[in-house]
Amino acid sequence: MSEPVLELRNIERTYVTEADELHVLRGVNLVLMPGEIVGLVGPSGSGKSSLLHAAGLLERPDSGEVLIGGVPTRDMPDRLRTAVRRRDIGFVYQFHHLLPEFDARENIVLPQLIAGVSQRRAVERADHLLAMLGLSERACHQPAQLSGGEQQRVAIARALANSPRVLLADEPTGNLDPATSSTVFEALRNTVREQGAAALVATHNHDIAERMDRVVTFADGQLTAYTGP
Ligand SMILES: Nc1ncnc2c1ncn2[C@@H]1O[C@H](COP(=O)(O)OP(=O)(O)OP(=O)(O)O)[C@@H](O)[C@H]1O
Repeated sequence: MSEPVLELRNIERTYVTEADELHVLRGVNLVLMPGEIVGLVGPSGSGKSSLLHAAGLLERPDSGEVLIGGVPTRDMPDRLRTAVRRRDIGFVYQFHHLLPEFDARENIVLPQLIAGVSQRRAVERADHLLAMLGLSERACHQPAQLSGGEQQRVAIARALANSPRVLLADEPTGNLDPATSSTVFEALRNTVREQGAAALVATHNHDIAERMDRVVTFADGQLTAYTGP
């Protein structure tokens, strides 16, 4: 039996503003196994992004524990948490934030150079990911010369560049038409499986959610197994 790549244990998070207190995460539990793609659905404002931020070590929960590859992270010093996040976690957002002055390959090479990979190996890895995502012909195109779906696939390749254990995606197909969403999702799912990573994908798109290995629903600050439409 393999080990979970991501485990959330009883995560609590309250946002305190001048006006009020918002208890968005109320004891969230979740386990992701290698190769799994799990959908995260729930109404707008229910806390999906907050949950992804906690899982991705961008925010520290008030209580509870986030384990990456079995290692507890909540009490790690900031520097170590950042190192774990850079090494083990990849993010894909609805608006992909590719660097406009660099081409597709360079956008995938750069995070690897920052992580200390040699130029030669980084280019090899970028070309491998571009091929897996059907983008070999677009390697030298800048983002403005790519379609929305192509840009999103480059963003997926960039997120996977450093072989993270966990991929966290927030509405990765939110700005795409249905046919392109479908292509991008298939590319994401195949690549995550091939890389042996695990993915948690927040989406409002029920067609996409139905193609996940599993879907969890977020409501009232807690997760429940999805019971279908
Ligand atoms: N830093 C913050 N300070 C105060 N309130 C916040 C903060 N971040 C999020 N919130 C509030 O917490 C709630 C959950 O927000 P979150 O972005 O996690 O929801 P979501 O499910 O991702 O929504 P959507 O589907 O619209 O993206 C919202 O009411 C939001 O306004």
